Amino acid sequence: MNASSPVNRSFENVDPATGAAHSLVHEADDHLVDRAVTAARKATGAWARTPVRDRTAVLRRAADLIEERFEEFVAAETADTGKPVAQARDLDVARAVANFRTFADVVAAAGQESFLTDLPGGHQALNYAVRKPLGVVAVIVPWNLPLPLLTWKVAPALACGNAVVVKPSDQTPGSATLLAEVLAEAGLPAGAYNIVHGFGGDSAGAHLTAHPGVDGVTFTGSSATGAHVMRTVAPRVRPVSFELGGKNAALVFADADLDEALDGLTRSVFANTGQVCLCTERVYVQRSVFADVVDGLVERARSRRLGPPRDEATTTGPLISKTHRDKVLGYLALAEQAGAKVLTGGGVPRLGPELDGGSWIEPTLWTGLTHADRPVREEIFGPVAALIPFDTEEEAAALANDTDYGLAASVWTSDLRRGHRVAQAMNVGMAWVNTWFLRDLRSPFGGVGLSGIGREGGASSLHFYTEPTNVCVHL
Ligand SMILES: NC(=O)C1=CN([C@@H]2O[C@H](COP(=O)(O)OP(=O)(O)OC[C@H]3O[C@@H](n4cnc5c(N)ncnc54)[C@H](O)[C@@H]3O)[C@@H](O)[C@H]2O)C=CC1
Ligand SMILES: O=C(O)/C=C/C=C(\O)C(=O)O
Repeated sequence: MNASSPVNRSFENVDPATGAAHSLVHEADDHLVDRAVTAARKATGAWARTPVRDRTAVLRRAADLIEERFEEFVAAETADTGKPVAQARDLDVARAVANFRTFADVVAAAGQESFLTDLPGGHQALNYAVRKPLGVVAVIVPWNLPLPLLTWKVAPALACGNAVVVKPSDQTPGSATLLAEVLAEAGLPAGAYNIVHGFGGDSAGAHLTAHPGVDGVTFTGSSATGAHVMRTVAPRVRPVSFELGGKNAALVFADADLDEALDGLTRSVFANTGQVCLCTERVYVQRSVFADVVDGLVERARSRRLGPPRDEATTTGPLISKTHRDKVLGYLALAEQAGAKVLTGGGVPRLGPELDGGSWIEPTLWTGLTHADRPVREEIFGPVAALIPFDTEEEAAALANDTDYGLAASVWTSDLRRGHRVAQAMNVGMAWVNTWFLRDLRSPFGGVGLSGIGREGGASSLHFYTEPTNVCVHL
């Protein structure tokens, strides 16, 4: 709920836990975006020529400085998103540190592709590919995990020698701004990291993606906006990397360790108030344990503790905004119209005068929905899930794959052969067995279908943020 002002082109940043504005943010117009891209362009050459050991030293120093200012980052992330401080510490800020260290390691260890080619007459040719940075990379990120998603892109882009212009969500500008201070102190040259604050369409986001000086765009956000960005970039044929929405399934087999599965499901449905692209919104359960899983998950949902984000005991924060809550409430209404049984939740909680102005919602679970119903087909992005029974492994896999999205899935079983088999059958970018959101940052991350284009992580990031020039030498 940010109100823009045409006079001073600034907008209010609202604390979603209370609904109160806590800061005023400058909105970049097309001139400021142009200055940012120009500054980035100027920085590219020298930064690209900086030896890898010096570039990676800047990243490592940035990681150390984030650790030194850890609680400032936690406070910024909590104020902007309303997420509990415990989560901001353990997931968000810790992950930012890990992103910088991992990509420093990955780039320092990267080799080059080479092939020795046999030619007629006993001759040979040596092919080797030299990887060069793209140049100026536009980084557009959403509000749900602001710092982890920003640094997931900025760290490899900088490590590869690019300059970046970042456009955080208008709802979560704080940590990207703090990161600018950290990167400057870490020794990053001026112009290599630039921020433009503002909105998407007809604002900083649109100006940035349309700018002719941008050499590549990396975007995380909704599938609809991803498609829009792709259309904007298409006439200039620039590389894009898109990590978009999901409608992720969990498959619980009767042979699973049910306590472990229930703990995992609780995290995967309710973490970050369901606002992670990887969150589970469809839970398929083998019929013989359906009642047990329903009861166990309802009990765990009811024990989620909604409360002030700065209270260490809070486990569930608000949604990001009233607008987003209206969207989620719309799906709650659709589910009831479709005949869903609301097992728990289903509305807006009352948390007292301090918090009732915030965008809170109750963790909600349904049974009785089918694949014909929109709450089972469309990304809701809230603390909600539909539980649906199945009989056979084939049926479970078919149900899980019956979606236009293809981001993540989790399989819960004690039969590891089945775990491998079903995980491999999932039409997704990431499939977990007996866990969820367990990340090795060197592994490929991304989705298929409406869930995105391309992969980032480890070598995949190096491939996106660089272009190879293959040199062929006749020996
Ligand atoms: N990774 C995911 O799965 C995410 C999904 N969502 C879903 O998307 C819905 C809408 O949320 P939004 O914050 O509006 O997501 P969004 O995808 O529209 O916004 C993400 C980022 O893109 C920017 N943006 C928006 N329009 C743009 C344009 N035309 N050109 C360039 N940049 C643009 C935004 O300012 C923001 O920084 C949510 O209700 C949620 O369901 C939201 C965030 C992340
Ligand atoms: O990179 C990760 O581990 C998680 C990424 C999550 C998103 O991209 C998202 O929630 O949008």
